[in-house]
Amino acid sequence: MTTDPTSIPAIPAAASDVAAIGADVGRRLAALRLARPLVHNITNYVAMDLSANVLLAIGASPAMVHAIEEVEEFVAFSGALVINIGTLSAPWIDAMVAAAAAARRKGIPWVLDPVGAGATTLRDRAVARLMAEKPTVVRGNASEILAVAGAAGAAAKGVDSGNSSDEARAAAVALARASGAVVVVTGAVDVITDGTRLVALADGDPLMTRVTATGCALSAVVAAFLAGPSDAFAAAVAAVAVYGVAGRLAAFDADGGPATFRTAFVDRLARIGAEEVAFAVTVVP
Ligand SMILES: Nc1ncnc2c1ncn2[C@@H]1O[C@H](COP(=O)(O)OP(=O)(O)OP(=O)(O)O)[C@@H](O)[C@H]1O
Ligand SMILES: Cc1ncsc1CCO
Ligand SMILES: [Mg+2]
Repeated sequence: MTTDPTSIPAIPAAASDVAAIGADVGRRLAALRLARPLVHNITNYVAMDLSANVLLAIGASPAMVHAIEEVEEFVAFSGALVINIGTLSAPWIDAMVAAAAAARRKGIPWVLDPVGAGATTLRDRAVARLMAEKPTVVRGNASEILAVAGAAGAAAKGVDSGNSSDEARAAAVALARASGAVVVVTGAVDVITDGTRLVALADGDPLMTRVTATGCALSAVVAAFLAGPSDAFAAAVAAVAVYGVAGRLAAFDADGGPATFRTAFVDRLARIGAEEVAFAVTVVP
């Protein structure tokens, strides 16, 4: 599956404009903190702690709920759902599909994080079943997005990416067009596309790759920004902008080590304001 990214119509000037993104982020961040949306997480054992703490820091209300006997009931009163296939097993896949189907039926936005897509048949089959339930957003690293898009060249090392987001840009656009989902590819540059519009942001810090589950926690933050009526593309841009700027600022607070960075990052997410995001967000062509 290949699509020339240069064939995407130019995004509206306003959407690529730093000031416009900053203003939009401010509005969305304030609304999120006011609404404190319940975010239903079906996520992996590694990511549960960081995802829950990151959601609390940004102002959402996290719940980690994965038993098949309760996911349909739970998602029905949640603001958004995130499904992350990081530590997969057969009973979990059935619960994930049931939750995704319920979210779809009820019009509740949901995010798919296809951790390790392409690595094993179990993962690829799970991704196919989940994609059939129409995620609102798919967020993955470059190797994962290449794999989900069925594109050549994915070079993952387990759950870590072996590709840059530039290599996955065309696949992300093609995946968005084919699936109807907004696609977010993370890396040194984060790319957000709905197949028509595309924004690339270059915030974050390389230390984020030395703390496990920072990508998983971003998927949860995207879900928090999707809660309530919203343009999924703009909500995803706002989530990625806030997260990336918090990461960049946290690197100044930390002493260079991943463990202090993790703490500083959660603190930055709790304190971050619209002005900082508008001032610091880095939009790239
Ligand atoms: N080289 C880099 N420089 C700056 N920020 C980065 C870099 N690589 C990744 N990031 C940031 O780290 C976060 C996680 O992205 P990443 O692509 O590592 O996700 P992931 O591989 O799914 O992570 P995980 O599976 O551990 O949750 C994103 O916010 C992204 O912007
Ligand atoms: C390390 C790891 N293994 C399965 S999921 C996960 C968290 C990062 O994706
Ligand atoms: Mg990941």
